[in-house]
Amino acid sequence: MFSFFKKKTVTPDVPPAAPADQAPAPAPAGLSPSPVPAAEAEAVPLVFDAETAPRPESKQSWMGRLKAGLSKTSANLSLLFVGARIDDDLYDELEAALLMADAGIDATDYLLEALKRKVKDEKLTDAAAVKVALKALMIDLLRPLEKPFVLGRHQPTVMMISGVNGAGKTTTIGKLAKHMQAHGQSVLLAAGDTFRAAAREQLMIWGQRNNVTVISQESGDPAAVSYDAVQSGKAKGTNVVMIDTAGRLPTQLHLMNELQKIKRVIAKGMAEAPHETLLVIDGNTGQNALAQVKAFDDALQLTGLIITKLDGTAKGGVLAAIARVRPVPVYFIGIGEKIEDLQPFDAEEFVEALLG
Ligand SMILES: Nc1nc2c(ncn2[C@@H]2O[C@H](COP(=O)(O)OP(=O)(O)OP(=O)(O)O)[C@@H](O)[C@H]2O)c(=O)[nH]1
Repeated sequence: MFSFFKKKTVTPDVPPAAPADQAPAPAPAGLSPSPVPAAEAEAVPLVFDAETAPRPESKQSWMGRLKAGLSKTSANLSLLFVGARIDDDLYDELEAALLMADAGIDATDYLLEALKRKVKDEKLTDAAAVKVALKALMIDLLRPLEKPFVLGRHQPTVMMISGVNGAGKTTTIGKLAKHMQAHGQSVLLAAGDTFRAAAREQLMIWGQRNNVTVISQESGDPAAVSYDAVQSGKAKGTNVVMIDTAGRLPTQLHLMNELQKIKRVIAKGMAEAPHETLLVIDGNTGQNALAQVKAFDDALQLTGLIITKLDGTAKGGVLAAIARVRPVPVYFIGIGEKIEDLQPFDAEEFVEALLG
């Protein structure tokens, strides 16, 4: 099966043997055995990064669709440089195009100043060379957001996934679970969206179809569901526990407090967990995405972002804003609903799609 997972030599944070407090214990009632017993699981760690990304033919179609998704911005930016003179008008138009692309004031000012300096230092006189210089600056700006996603340092690796309503949390969890399973990783999901019965059911049905155990509770407390999931993951020797949470707006303070509580309770179930605290962002959200990153990071100390729906009307510049203002790593970007539509973030590839 297509996947971007790869085994790599990475020094684990923990010794391979399970610590005493993680020794197998009886599974909670009502839970079926893990679909892939730990003993059969592939040796870890497994790494998701741009290097392990798809085979060339898949990569081409991925790039084509990423380019198509970001075509609005790339058309605007590229046109600026066609036969242009390097003068204040060009910089003014570039400023407007970057702001239109959702890069925000901070990143736009930063890029413009850096570009002007580069043009002067390198005595660039040709518009095409200025575009190349802008590309290089953008790659430098976005590269700190690249970070490989590693599994296997913890048993289980506990991931908590949050975001506003409809950002793509559940869909992304499904895609990641399939990639992980394809590499022998046993996965357990916690249906932490206890508000919407439909969300819970959606995850349960998905779990049944895909042979993934889903922990769910009819009434209630998402922190309790998450705790149960971690306990169950420890007891069964599951490789990965993913905790889905209900969508919420950063302005809903009681719901943001609830997320903090879920995180605290997970830590009670396993020291140092959650190991990954992820925010899923809809790439079409524009500058509001930055507000989401700030608010969720303040509340949860995020370890990573996943940006979905870059196949829609997304402009892409918001990654520059995130890189400048709140550089939380971007583990994955998504351009559709199929499993191969989720890929590790690669700054160079992204800028290539954005600037052509
Ligand atoms: N075009 C496109 N659609 C996507 C992508 N990722 C998710 N979706 C769609 O976005 C919609 C919402 O996705 P969900 O996974 O249900 O979002 P959620 O964040 O779990 O939603 P709530 O549980 O309501 O908070 C679904 O119709 C998905 O199929 C993507 O990368 N591209």
